[in-house]
Amino acid sequence: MKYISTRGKAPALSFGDVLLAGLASDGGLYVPETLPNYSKEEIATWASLSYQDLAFKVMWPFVEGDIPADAFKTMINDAYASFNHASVAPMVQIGNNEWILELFRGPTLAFKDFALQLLGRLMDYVLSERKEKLVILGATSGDTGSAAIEGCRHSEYLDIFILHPYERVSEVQRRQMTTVIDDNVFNIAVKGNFDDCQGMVKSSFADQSFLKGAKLGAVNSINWARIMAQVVYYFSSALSVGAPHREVSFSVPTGNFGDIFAGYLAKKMGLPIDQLVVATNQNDILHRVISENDMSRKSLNVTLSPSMDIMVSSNFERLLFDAHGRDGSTIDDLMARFNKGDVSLTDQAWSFVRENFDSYKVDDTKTCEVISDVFKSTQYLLDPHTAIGLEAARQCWKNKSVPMITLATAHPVKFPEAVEKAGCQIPMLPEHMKDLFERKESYEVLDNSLDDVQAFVSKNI
Ligand SMILES: Cc1ncc(COP(=O)(O)O)c(C=O)c1O
Ligand SMILES: N[C@@H](CCOP(=O)(O)O)C(=O)O
Repeated sequence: MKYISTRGKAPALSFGDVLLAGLASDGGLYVPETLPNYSKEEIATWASLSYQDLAFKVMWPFVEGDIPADAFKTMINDAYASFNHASVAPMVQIGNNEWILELFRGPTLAFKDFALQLLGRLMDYVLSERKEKLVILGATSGDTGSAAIEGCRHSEYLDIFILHPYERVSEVQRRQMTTVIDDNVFNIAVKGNFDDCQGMVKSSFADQSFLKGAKLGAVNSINWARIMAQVVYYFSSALSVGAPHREVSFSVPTGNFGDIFAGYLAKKMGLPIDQLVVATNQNDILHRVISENDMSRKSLNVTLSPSMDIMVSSNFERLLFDAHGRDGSTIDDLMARFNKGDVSLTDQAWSFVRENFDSYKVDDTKTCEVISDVFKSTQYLLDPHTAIGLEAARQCWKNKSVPMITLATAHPVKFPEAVEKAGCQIPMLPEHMKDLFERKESYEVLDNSLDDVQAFVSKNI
């Protein structure tokens, strides 16, 4: 499998190189040159597989040639061994044909663990083969940070620096990152927002001179391996409700567009998906572009669903690449214009996006209402991101005979403010985190300055 950049100017790379490169050298994102495509008959044979065996089936074509099969199987088994449910990604039915896909059963209680538990192992494998080390620079609006730290902290090949927006993540999220006191883990609170943090990461890929010869890697979903691992649970959940013999729909709380892009890939690989619903909070650029062809940036709101407080949605570029006939120079030009100001899509590209996605925006008041109503009627406690997904599912669902699966992207214990505002009781922290509020924290607060951040990294590698 070869991978090409969405901007068409970087060299095509193998899986191992893409894994370590993170962002392409032309500023684009890597995507597979071609996708495997499976018949319904073949997908049907996967219904009885364990999550781990299914993960191998789905991901193998993407890594074949770079990672030996046995080593890959071991990595998959180890990655999901710490999840606290036997089926890894369990489904809960909360209404007629209405399902919640619980993606928060991993060590840091968010869907990020699916990819980041594997990514750390994949990086370790490739780096040990090549006898290389990597400096990881990541940006988080709350969940990627702790999942990445958890996935990389034991590595002898990785130093990891995570930027989070100062005072804009929940206290549980912050402590999950800042209480990991390991020699190779560095947390930086940037006095800015998530887009500022993500912008610094991307700029650092463009000019790596501050690293004095060390190599930079990515743990955000700009890294193709993140997306690859997230494709698996679309298959597992769909198979559990009768696919491929029937269609299924998904609603996905969306920020950086990585998770739902994985759903779009599952569809292209042959999974019969009727609807893919993009659910946003007040930071609604994706809803605006899908519903009105308005891709203008607005100032970022602080919401009760902080992990989705994102305006510059990295993975949308991967979709735009397909929407523009995979023409890298068009994307290069489009992204340059987007970085300078507002853009809208051509009619053809916009139609492509609308054929593949529905969208809905949910504000904080409605988010709390949904948490409260669902708890009263089912005793099931949603986290605010999942509540947004569920409300969008209900608003956009076209054919009620098609099962609608809402991705539960985080555990509610991470967002006590929203749970409390919804009038529900805050759940207990799980056993492995029960002393989180007593643990010692360590992090650096820096101004919203690329120079300051790069100087800190350079001093500590
Ligand atoms: C809890 C939660 N829900 C949803 C999202 C949005 O996912 P994505 O950025 O892949 O669209 C995030 C962050 O990425 C998250 O942490
Ligand atoms: N919501 C994310 C933001 C980063 O997104 P990623 O999927 O690109 O890593 C977070 O919680 O950090």
